[in-house]
Amino acid sequence: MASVKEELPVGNVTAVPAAASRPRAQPRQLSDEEHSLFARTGQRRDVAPGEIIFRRGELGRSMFIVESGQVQLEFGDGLPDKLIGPREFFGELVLFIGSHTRVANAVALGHTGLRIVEHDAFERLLDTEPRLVAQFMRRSFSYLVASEQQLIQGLKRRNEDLMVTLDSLRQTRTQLTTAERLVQTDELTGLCNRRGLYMYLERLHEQRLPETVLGLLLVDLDRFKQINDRCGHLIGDQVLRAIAEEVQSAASSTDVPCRLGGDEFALLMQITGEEELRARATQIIAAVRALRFPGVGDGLVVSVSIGGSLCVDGVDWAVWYSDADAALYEAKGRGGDGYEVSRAGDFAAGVPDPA
Ligand SMILES: Nc1nc2c(ncn2[C@@H]2O[C@H](COP(=O)(O)OP(=O)(O)OP(=O)(O)O)[C@@H](O)[C@H]2O)c(=O)[nH]1
Repeated sequence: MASVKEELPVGNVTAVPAAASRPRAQPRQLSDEEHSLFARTGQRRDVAPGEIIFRRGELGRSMFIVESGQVQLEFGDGLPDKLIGPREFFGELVLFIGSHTRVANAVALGHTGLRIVEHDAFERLLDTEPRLVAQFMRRSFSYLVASEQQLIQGLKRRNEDLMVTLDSLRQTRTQLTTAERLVQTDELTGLCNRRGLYMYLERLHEQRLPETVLGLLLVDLDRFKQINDRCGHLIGDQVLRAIAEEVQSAASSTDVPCRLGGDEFALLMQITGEEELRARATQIIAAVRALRFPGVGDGLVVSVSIGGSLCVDGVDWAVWYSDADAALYEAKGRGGDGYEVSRAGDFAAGVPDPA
């Protein structure tokens, strides 16, 4: 086929006004003249409801005009379907560019009468009816361009919607992370709380350093009730925050310092052995003893008791806790300001020298 452009009698085509150079959708229905032209040229075919006229991906060589009934064009990929009714046409691109891969499935919705215009017949019309063919092609092109623009607008809108959805998903994720962090954090001291410790324990196997043992220290303030009674709850809170800082200072990056509640703190550590467990307990006791609270009455001095244990891998947290708690009980019984280490029910006391 000679190129359509060469064969089009441009002079016969009604000039498009400058203001209308932006493509406007033309009615997809054929004019009376066009319709009778194609009716003379095309073959009639009746299709049953649900019959597939062509499939997406097939090569086509003919255009279809709906004479009665309705055809649905299914583009897939989330694009909207299109309905083609009486006097409307579809699959026309093959007439202009020879053979063309169909971009949609065409399915008859009910009993449908079609007029089929083959590529060769259309080529002959270019010679015999150039004015009508040119009019038809112009209508077709402007319809195609308008459809493309509509599609681009739709995709743009979808893209914008997606960006908004993505944004709100990101926000929700940040909120969830914040909420998760808050739920695991002790409000007063900023340390991990009991829930946070349990969550850490659940993931502990992923975090184990080679050639270390787990050690647990339970740290409890001595006579804290008296401090509250004497100095007030605000000072009591200040003392709790100061103890939290010392427990935190004794922790390395793989340890979990936490406040279990009230005046009880815990430090779960990955250490080399009992010597290190004792060293950390000594460090905390000495640091707490050295704490001063300027402006508080007659010079407040505080101390802690610590119970420590080496944890046996594979044994429940409750066992670790109860071993360390038994040691803590012993340390308290000795008057506080010192530590005990539990070794299978045996206690080895340690009272650091006053600083
Ligand atoms: N200021 C303050 N006090 C708290 C907080 N949580 C618990 N307490 C107080 O901590 C005190 C703990 O008292 P006890 O369990 O009797 O312990 P203790 O007085 O330290 O006695 P020993 O442990 O035997 O030395 C109670 O008076 C609680 O009211 C808190 O968040 N802030």
